[in-house]
Amino acid sequence: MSIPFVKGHGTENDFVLLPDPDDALDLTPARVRALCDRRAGIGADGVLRVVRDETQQPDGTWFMDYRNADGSIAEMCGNGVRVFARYLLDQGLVERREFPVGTRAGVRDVRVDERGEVTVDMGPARVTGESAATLDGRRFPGVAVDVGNPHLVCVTDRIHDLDLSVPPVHDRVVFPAGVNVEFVVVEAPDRIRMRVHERGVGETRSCGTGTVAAVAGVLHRAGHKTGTADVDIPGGRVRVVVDEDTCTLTGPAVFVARGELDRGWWDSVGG
Ligand SMILES: N[C@@H](CCC[C@H](N)C(=O)O)C(=O)O
Repeated sequence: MSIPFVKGHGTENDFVLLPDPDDALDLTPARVRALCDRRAGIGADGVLRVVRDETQQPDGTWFMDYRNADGSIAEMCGNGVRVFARYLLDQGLVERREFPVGTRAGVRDVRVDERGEVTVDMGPARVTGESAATLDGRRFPGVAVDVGNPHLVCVTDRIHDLDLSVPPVHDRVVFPAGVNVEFVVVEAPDRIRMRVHERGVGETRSCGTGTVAAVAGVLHRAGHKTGTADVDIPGGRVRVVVDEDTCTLTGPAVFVARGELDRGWWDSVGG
């Protein structure tokens, strides 16, 4: 039996998609790590398994089974869900440009426009308190934001010289399951710049949930509950709209390769 894959990215946050409509693939953490390995595998920040989901919606919704590069499971991936949505439309697995996608954080409504840009209704961004991260001996105060997955948004004066090859140290009482840490510079009321260290991955060139958390965190600091901003990340730019009840994320979804995994390799990395 062949195992097809697709490689894609959203603002250079890259993924291996594994179509698995019948939920038949044994995707172990070891196989996720092997797929994401940039030398011995395909290379990616995470894996998106494409599974049919009749449990959440009766009309044939699809479920995004997202895994971090280290094999761990996360609730949500904002860049991943854009790539996932475009894949479903391109493959004819959905008929309309607007449709729901199941995730561990709940069902998310997506819209794919004619140019392939994808807008996702990300649900609410909830500010849950304050905390801090320590990086290279320096303490960065931050705002804790929940976007389905946990984030710590640290506003600072510059980010270009931060060493994110090591994980920032966070408060394990506040974030018992770990946290994604965003370092943010406010460039203008409607434009921020961001770098991120992702839980289960390391520094990535973009994090969709992180961009939503960052805009919500910056607005919170300024005493606002709603607002719109462009977010510049190393991998490009996305647009975030924060409303009282929900947020939207708009950005690109790109495919770079399609192929077939070597069955012998897959069996050997089963773990
Ligand atoms: N890159 C993703 C977030 C992926 C999950 C994250 N690393 C976590 O563990 O919560 C995004 O685009 O949102």
